This record gives sequence, C-alpha cells and structure tokens, in this order.
Amino acid sequence: MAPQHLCVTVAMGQDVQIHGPSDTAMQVNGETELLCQVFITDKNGSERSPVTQPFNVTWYFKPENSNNSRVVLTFISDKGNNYTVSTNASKYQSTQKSAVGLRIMHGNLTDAGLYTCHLDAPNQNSDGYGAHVMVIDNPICFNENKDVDYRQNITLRCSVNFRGYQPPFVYWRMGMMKLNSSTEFVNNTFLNETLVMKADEHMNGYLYHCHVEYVGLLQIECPSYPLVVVYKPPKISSLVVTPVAGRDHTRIPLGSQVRLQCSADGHPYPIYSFHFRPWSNPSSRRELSSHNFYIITSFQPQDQGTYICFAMNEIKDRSHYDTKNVTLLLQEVEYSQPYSVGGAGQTWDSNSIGSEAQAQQADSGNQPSRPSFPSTTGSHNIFSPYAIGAVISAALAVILIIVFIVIATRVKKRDRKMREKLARAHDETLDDQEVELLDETVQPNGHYMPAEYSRLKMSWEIPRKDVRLLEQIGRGSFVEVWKGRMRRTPGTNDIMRIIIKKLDTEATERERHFFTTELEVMKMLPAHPNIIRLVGSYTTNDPWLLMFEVAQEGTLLEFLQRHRPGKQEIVMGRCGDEPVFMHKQTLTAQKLLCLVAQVASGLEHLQKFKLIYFRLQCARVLVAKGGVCKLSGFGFPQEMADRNAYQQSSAPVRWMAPESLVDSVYNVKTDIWAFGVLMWEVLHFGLTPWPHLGPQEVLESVHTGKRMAPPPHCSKPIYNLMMRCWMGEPDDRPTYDTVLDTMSRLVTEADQHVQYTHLPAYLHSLDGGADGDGDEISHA
Ligand SMILES: Nc1ncnc2c1ncn2[C@@H]1O[C@H](COP(=O)(O)OP(=O)(O)OP(=O)(O)O)[C@@H](O)[C@H]1O
Repeated sequence: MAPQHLCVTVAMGQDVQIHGPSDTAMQVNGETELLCQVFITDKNGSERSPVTQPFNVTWYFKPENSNNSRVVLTFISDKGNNYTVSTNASKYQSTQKSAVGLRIMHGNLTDAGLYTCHLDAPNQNSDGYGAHVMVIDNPICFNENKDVDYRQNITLRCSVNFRGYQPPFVYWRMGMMKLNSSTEFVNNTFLNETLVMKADEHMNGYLYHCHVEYVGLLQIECPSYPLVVVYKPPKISSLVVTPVAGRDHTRIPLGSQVRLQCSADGHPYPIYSFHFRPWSNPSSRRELSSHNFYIITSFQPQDQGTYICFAMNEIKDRSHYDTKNVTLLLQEVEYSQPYSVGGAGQTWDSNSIGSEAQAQQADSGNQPSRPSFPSTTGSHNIFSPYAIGAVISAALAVILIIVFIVIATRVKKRDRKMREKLARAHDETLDDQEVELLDETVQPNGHYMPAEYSRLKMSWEIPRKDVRLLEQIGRGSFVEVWKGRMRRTPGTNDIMRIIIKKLDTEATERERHFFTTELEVMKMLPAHPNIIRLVGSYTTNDPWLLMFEVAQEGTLLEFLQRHRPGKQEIVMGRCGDEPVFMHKQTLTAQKLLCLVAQVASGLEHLQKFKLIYFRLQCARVLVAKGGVCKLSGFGFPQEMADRNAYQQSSAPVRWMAPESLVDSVYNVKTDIWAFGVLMWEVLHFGLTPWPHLGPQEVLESVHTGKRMAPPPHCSKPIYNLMMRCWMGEPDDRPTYDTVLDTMSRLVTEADQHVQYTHLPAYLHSLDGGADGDGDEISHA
C-alpha cells in the first residue's frame, strides 16, 4: 500500500493546517526524521508561519504487521511561542516548532511501520496522515571462493535483513558497473543477492560491492571480502622477433642483432625462460636466459636453430607451463620449406612434463628439411683440351677475384667488429679503467651545484667516462642504486659525489619506459629544496644510468629510527673488535614537525606540475645532510597508476586511501591521505602504521571507517589534521595550502603539540634497533 502523505491539507478553510510526512528509511543503529509541517493560511490562502494559535500534534506509530497504534510523541504549543513535548526521549525527539518533526533514534528493525501525525487545534482536527519507515540491518557480504581457478565460478553473496512495507532494491556492482545478480526472498523480511561470475584473471584483487537501496531514501554498501584471487596457468600470447627480416621474419641476415620478446598472461605472474635447440643438433637443448627476452648481438651460423620461450607459474604447489617457439636461420641459406613461428601453445602441468619430448618431436617435425646438395652422379661430357684450358684459366681468374673480394670483406668486417667490441668493452670496463680520472684522493668541494653539463644546458646526458660507480647501496624493483662520483665540469678534476640508479640490463620494455619517464619528469621539474635533484643521465648504451644528488641520511624511515627516544648512542663502526659509538642527537619536537612540513612543502611543489607520488611513505622519502627531506619517485597520475598496477604485489595498503584500494584511483587527494599516515609515522619515530593489524585487517578497518587512534603524546590539532587527511570523501580532505598553514602554526608552538613526557611506553622500548621485540605492538 502506498501511503497518502505529501502535502495533504487538513481542516480546509480553517486557519491552522498541517502537511503530512513522507516515507523514509534508516539503518539499524542509525536515525531518521519524519516531518509534519504546521502553518496558518491568510485570507488569500497563502501559507504563513510561525503559527500564532495554540495547537497539539500527536505522533502515532503502528509497527509493521501489527494492527495496534501507540502514541510516541505529543507536541503542545500555546500561542506558538511556548511548547512542550512528551515522549520517550531516548528513542524519540521532536524537531522544530513549525515543522513538527519526529526523530527516531537508535534504529531497530522493530521501528519499521506506519507513523502518523494528528493535528488538534481549536475548531479543527485531522484524522492524521502517515508515512512508512523502512529499516535495513547491516547487510552481510562475502566471497564464497577466496581463490579459484581460471574459468571456475566465483560466488558472492549478500544477505539483507529488512523490515518495511516494501523490500529494498539490491544489486552487486564493480566500480560503477551494475552486474547481473539474482535475488532470492527467504521470506518477506530477508533476502539474498547472489552474484555468480566466471573467474577471469583480471578480477584479481578487485572488490565488488553489494548495493542496498531504498531509492532516494537510503543507500548502504558492503564490500565482498575476502578479495578475489583467480589462478590462471600461463598462456603465451606472443613471441616477437625484431627486427623483422623481410617477409619471412625467421630468415636473419648474417651479423645482425636479433631480439626475441615473449609475453604471457597468467596468475601468479609467470616466470620466463628462453631455451635453444641448435639447428646442427636438434636433440640437444640449453637454457639461454631466465627473462622474457633474449638478444643475439650478432647472428652467426651457430645461432641457427629453434628458440623456445617457456612461461611457468605455480598454483597450489603445481607447476604450469606454456611454450612457444620460433626457428631462426641465416638468410643466405635456401630451404625447401618455409619456417614459421611455432605455435605450440600447449599448457603443461608438472605431471605432463614428459610430453616435452613429444613437443620436441612435433617441433622437429615442423623443422625445414636440410639444404640439398647436387648429386655426384650424372652423365659425362667430352670437351677439347683447348676448351678445357680456357675454362680452367677463366675459372682461376674468377677464383682469384672471389678470394680477393672475400679477404677484403673479411678485413673490413673484422675492423668493424673490433671497433664495436672496443666501444662495448670501453663502457663495460670503464669503472676500472678510469680510476686516474676520478681519483679517490680528489675531494668533492661539498656544494651541490648542478653538474656543469646540465647547467650549461648542453644536455643532461653525461659522457660515461665522467661517471664512476663505487659501491652498491640498495635496490629498487628494476634498478640498482650505487654511490658514485661524477666530473662536475667537463675536462676538469672538479668531482662531486652522486647517487646512481642503474637500470637492470635485462629490464623489460615497461621497466625501461618507467625509467625514462622518471628521467623526463625530473628533467622538466624546476628545482625545489625538498625535491631530490637530478644531475645527469647516461642512456647511450646499456646499462642506462640516472645520477642524483646524495641524501646522506638515507631514507626518512631510517633517519627516524636512528633517532628514537632513549637511544643515546649509535654504533658508527668498529675499531678492531670494539664498536665505535657516536652520541646521538635527539630530534626535538620542532624538528619532528619540521620534517612533516618539509614533506608537505615538496608535495605542494609537485602538485603545481600535476605530479603525484608513487607510494608516499617514510621509507620512500630521502633525507639529506642537516635533516632536509627530499622527495623522489613521483610522476603523472596515469603513469603512477600503471606503475602501481605493475608492482601490485607490494601495494602499501597501510598508506592507501580507500579509493586507491577499491578503484585504483591515484591523485592529489590520495597523496594527502598517505601524507596523514606519514605524519603519524614521523610522530611515532618510524613505527609501522596500524601496528596491531595485518594488511587485510587494515583494509577492512579503513573500509568500515575506522582510523588510527589519537597518539597520546600529540595535541588535538595534530590529530585533527591527520583525521582530516583520512576523510572518506576525498573532497573533504585538506589542500596542501591548508596543510602548510596548519603545519607552520604547529611548528612555532611545537613543544605544546608534541610532549615527549607522554610518549607511549612502547616507543621507548623500541630502543636497540629490534623493532618492538617483546612489546605488545606488532610490526609488519
Ligand atoms: N639520492 C639518494 N641518496 C641516498 N640514497 C638513495 C638515493 N636514492 C635512492 N637511495 C637509496 O636506494 C633505495 C632504492 O631507491 P628508490 O626507492 O628510489 O628506487 P626505486 O626504483 O624508486 O624503487 P622501487 O622500484 O621499489 O620503486 C632507497 O630506499 C634509498 O635507500
């Protein structure tokens, strides 16, 4: 039954009138409000308020499936200025005078039903008109199949307990897309919404949401936990040979460089390897590379043969393979059958590895027949001795010419190869050969001026002989990080210390792309004291290098952990067996807040160029001499989203905003969220955020609106700033302007805002480097 409710005028032609309430809905433990508008009409029939005559309004409630009504609130107004309310105040409240409202609190399923307001004024009263209140309990959502195999069914269920004269509208969605699910009414107060999907590897890590709605009145969502994991054995989608030699790309000119690139999909990500079966001995096989590509620098006769790409992954302790092969032959050789890229494409599991022999046979069946030689048998002709002499002379002349051409070509080729080899050897061994150019005893002059090459705008590209790698200090996902030296000005011995990021020579195309994008972004970004400075690059030959200013203190995380309270001495090194200590400088409250403010200042600079951070956290911020924070590793949002997707396995859940977790959104507002977490980390001297929870629990907590508790040693304004950064609605998070304003106020009164006397005990007990050993805080 649809309620009669809107704009119902009672006591027509009289002074005091009332408009009835509208249907509404609420969640269990929530609240809702029903309004009856009381007004008077003037002679022209226009509505006016406030009401200047005495009147009473009584609210009645008839629970769902019951015939009995009871009074829940009475509102008595004298001449419109004074009124009294009688009700059960913990459950119901009245709202304003002219809109006589009923607020229902602490929502419960038993609150569902029909609510009616009755007007009682001199000479007039109404029978009352009502509206329905519908109530929904928190829906329960779950993924029945935590991990499934590709193409198996995934079942997501959502159970909704409701009361009301009509059921809510329920569906499953992924992002903004509504999905086809089925609704089953268990009875008229309970329903199940079930979504069944064929598992696809692209579903990995996605959260689906069950959407429960009374249209226009109330919407509730619940996410499908645990996250979907879809296993898929590897499937090689392409094996590309470059350069393509003519129409038949398996014929390779002698001496050319050949690159074989293999791509496969599957989950977990496949591990690749390249194998080789020589043309001269097809029954032998050797592994060439454990990457998804292989490069032949100069194709030679012995390189002829079949190249096989293997992609392998392991699913629940079983190994799965796929293979694809291509046969490469020298262009000069003529064969009776054409070659083609072998599309074996079988998926083998570990138990069927024996079938590899068959595959080899199948492949060799696919191989071209060997070149045929002229028959030694045949008919014999008789020539005159003159003719024979002439033929022999001519043949000798031709042979001499051929020998001359061959020798000349070989000498030329040898010279060219020697030059290439020398050039390569020069780059490879440079670090050993150039010692005297960049002498250890030459001291850097200490100023971080840009290298003269870039300052003179000659180029960012630095000659390789002017750069020296000294010691590897770290690793990124596809780079090695080295300490090194570089000649500041061409042709001089003015040397500066630098940090060099060296791209892995076997980096994939995508990783090279990420590397060059980092270079391009750094080149175009104007200098800022809180952004790490690029000093040069080398991308002429492999391995490519990026050169940066040195952040002597390492990462912000290391810096904070070194300066944890209570730790008075740190080991600087060893003298024989004896450790050498250095007295530790304590970080003051002001210094702590300054570190946070510097990060905000660097972020603000990035924002001006529409750049965002790649996984902002203390472990990714660098600290230079004097405790100056330096940001590195940022880029354009799309690029960062791609990189996050590429390095998904290491997603920093503890620093991620809900929209990054659910919809892979990365923007300024998600950086602000991470900044709030970084602020928490700094104020806890590098403690892992959400220390008591595992990553999955963090994810659930963030989704259900939970946030980290106020730190006992920090003031309310500090916690308020963090909490604002963690607002669920991205637009409610502060801008960098606001953050910087707040930070500058906090820094000037730092001692009032961070009180070391109230530091939680576990921060003291972290002394000694072993993170939280034996205390109640768990560390990820
Ligand atoms: N300029 C620098 N000064 C001092 N140390 C540095 C510098 N740059 C990098 N490092 C060190 O090298 C480590 C790895 O560098 P970085 O995190 O920048 O690599 P990355 O390629 O961005 O890593 P990933 O692939 O994980 O994103 C850092 O954690 C830090 O310890």
